[in-house]
Amino acid sequence: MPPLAARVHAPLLLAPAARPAARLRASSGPRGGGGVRRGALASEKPAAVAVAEKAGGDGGGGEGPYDAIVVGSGIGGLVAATQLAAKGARVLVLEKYLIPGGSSGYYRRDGFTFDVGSSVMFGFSDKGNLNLITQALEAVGRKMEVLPDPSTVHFHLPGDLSVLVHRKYEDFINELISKFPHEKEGILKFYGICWKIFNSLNSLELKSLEEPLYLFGQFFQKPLECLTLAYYLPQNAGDIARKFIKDQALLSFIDAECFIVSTVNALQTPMINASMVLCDRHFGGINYPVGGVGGIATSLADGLVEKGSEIRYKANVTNVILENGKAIGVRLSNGKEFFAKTVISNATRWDTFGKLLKDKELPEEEKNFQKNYVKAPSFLSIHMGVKASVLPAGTDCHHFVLEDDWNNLEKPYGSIFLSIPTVLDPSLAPEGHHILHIFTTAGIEDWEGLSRKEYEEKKEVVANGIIRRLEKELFPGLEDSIVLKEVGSPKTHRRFLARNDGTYGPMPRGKPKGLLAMPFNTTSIDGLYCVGDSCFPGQGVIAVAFSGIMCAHRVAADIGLEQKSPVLDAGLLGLLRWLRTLA
Ligand SMILES: NC(=O)c1ccc[n+]([C@@H]2O[C@H](COP(=O)([O-])OP(=O)(O)OC[C@H]3O[C@@H](n4cnc5c(N)ncnc54)[C@H](O)[C@@H]3O)[C@@H](O)[C@H]2O)c1
Ligand SMILES: CC(C)=CCC/C(C)=C/C=C\C(C)=C\C=C\C(C)=C\C=C\C=C(C)\C=C\C=C(C)\C=C\C=C(/C)CCC=C(C)C
Repeated sequence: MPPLAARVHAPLLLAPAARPAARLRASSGPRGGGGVRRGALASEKPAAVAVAEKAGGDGGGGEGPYDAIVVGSGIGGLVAATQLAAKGARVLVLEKYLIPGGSSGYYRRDGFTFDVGSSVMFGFSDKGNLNLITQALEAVGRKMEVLPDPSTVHFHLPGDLSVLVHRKYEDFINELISKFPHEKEGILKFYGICWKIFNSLNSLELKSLEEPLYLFGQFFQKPLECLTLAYYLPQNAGDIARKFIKDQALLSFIDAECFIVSTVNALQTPMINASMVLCDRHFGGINYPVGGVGGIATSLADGLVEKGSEIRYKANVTNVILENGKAIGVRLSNGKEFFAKTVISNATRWDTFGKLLKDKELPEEEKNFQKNYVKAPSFLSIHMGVKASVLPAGTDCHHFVLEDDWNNLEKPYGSIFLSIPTVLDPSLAPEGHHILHIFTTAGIEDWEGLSRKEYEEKKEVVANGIIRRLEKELFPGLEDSIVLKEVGSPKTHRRFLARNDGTYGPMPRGKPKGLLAMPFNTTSIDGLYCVGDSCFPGQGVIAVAFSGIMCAHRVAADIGLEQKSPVLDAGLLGLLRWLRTLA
């Protein structure tokens, strides 16, 4: 392999417009290694790609009726679609972009395969009930090879506090206790409660919490576990930590643990979500899919098509069509209409109600959601190819860096998240090179109103500042080792991920009552459902996979593919709606 010329790219992040045909001919995953159907020939053309080629994007004329139309092919949308297809439904997924995955997509440059979003994969193990990514793939006959990560993240924190979250719980907890020996009891109690919640979650068969026959069945079979979850549902991790822990630096460490889960501190992070992440990393472990995260979405899309459903790319949905107040279909930007019994939106709730239903007054339920949640900031993302020699032997895959001041944790550009997926899967980069994916929170308002030149200059200045911080903290010589660099701003993410203001996800406006205010999948519009990270339980790939599973179950019951009881439905949905108003 000839050496790569050192150069800095223009704002190409996520922008494959110059090479759409190559994109559509992509193999069954970023490297063709991921998403191979059991027993499939490696040379077979992935079915989802074939449909995309046939469809050629938006066409003309109305089509349908489908059982469900899914707007968007993020992991939330794809899991909802594949679960429904596996239950026998005829589903159409309409995706604005050229490939599936949204924030969990991928792109290639000069021999590097980059994950668009996070590379930290929960829910990808072969055990328990919470391996939702594994289960979602299995539902459509797919299995991906994964590489176990020996750790989740290496924290580099103020006061020279360094904590490595080992895969083995005992190793992690002993390391943490060694840093805070005077808080041994508090540490064991806090993480012990996390395990109590995790074990309760892991004992349930996870389906729609909006479906009473299932929910009451679970309460009957596992009453203690369900009551445990109901008890912690309105609570936050920071309050529970404060019951047992006094040391301010340790509480700040728990803030950092929660920030990774929710982009907010522990006092604002629902205890159920914190427990899920703080324990699954040890129970199932963090596992990286061979060939890159993008293989999950392409595998799901292929599985969907093989089940007889469809996915169309370059299909920009601009309207949800209502008839007598019921969602009956969607309209694309080219005027083409599609009809279905149900419509599922994987766009954020802000986009769904603010854009796809812009002519309709915002329903009370959504006003309540927007009262409780704001759009989290977007992020600045730097994808780099570097010479392998810059990384010391044994470098961990994921790092979280906050150098001097805990007050900067939640500030824009304050904390730096770094993934080096090539530590686990060297096939993602040309020989002798590594990938560094760096991101940090950033608001869109910082990037508006600039001329093209000012915008490009600002990206360089901000990105170089972040790189210098990493050079100082972790990797001397980093700047000189760069062979490829692409910087994405909040505007890039707004444009290519179709997320309102490029938001990372919903963030509680104040101190939430745990997950109580989080809306599930049904909406106040008959026939319209939401899925993705602005639904229960929120941000995170495994979280949106759960939202997809829940959504598919509720929709399947509503279109007659699963059992339902209209009387119990009315009661439970009314109760949940009322509970949300208490938050
Ligand atoms: N850097 C990161 O790690 C990062 C960044 C952002 C989000 N995330 C995570 O990604 C996950 C989000 O998953 P998700 O399933 O909610 O959604 P998503 O944002 O990943 O995917 C939504 C998809 O819907 C498509 N879409 C939106 N509006 C559309 C329209 N009008 N017509 C057609 N298609 C449309 C988008 O193009 C996108 O592919 C969460 O886990 C979130 O926390 C991670
Ligand atoms: C229905 C009622 C009222 C009562 C019934 C009681 C009952 C039975 C309740 C059941 C509840 C259940 C089943 C809840 C399930 C919850 C689950 C599955 C939650 C899962 C949460 C997962 C999360 C939050 C995952 C987050 C992962 C992330 C964000 C991963 C990594 C991200 C990064 C590393 C990027 C970080 C980026 C920056 C910039 C810091």
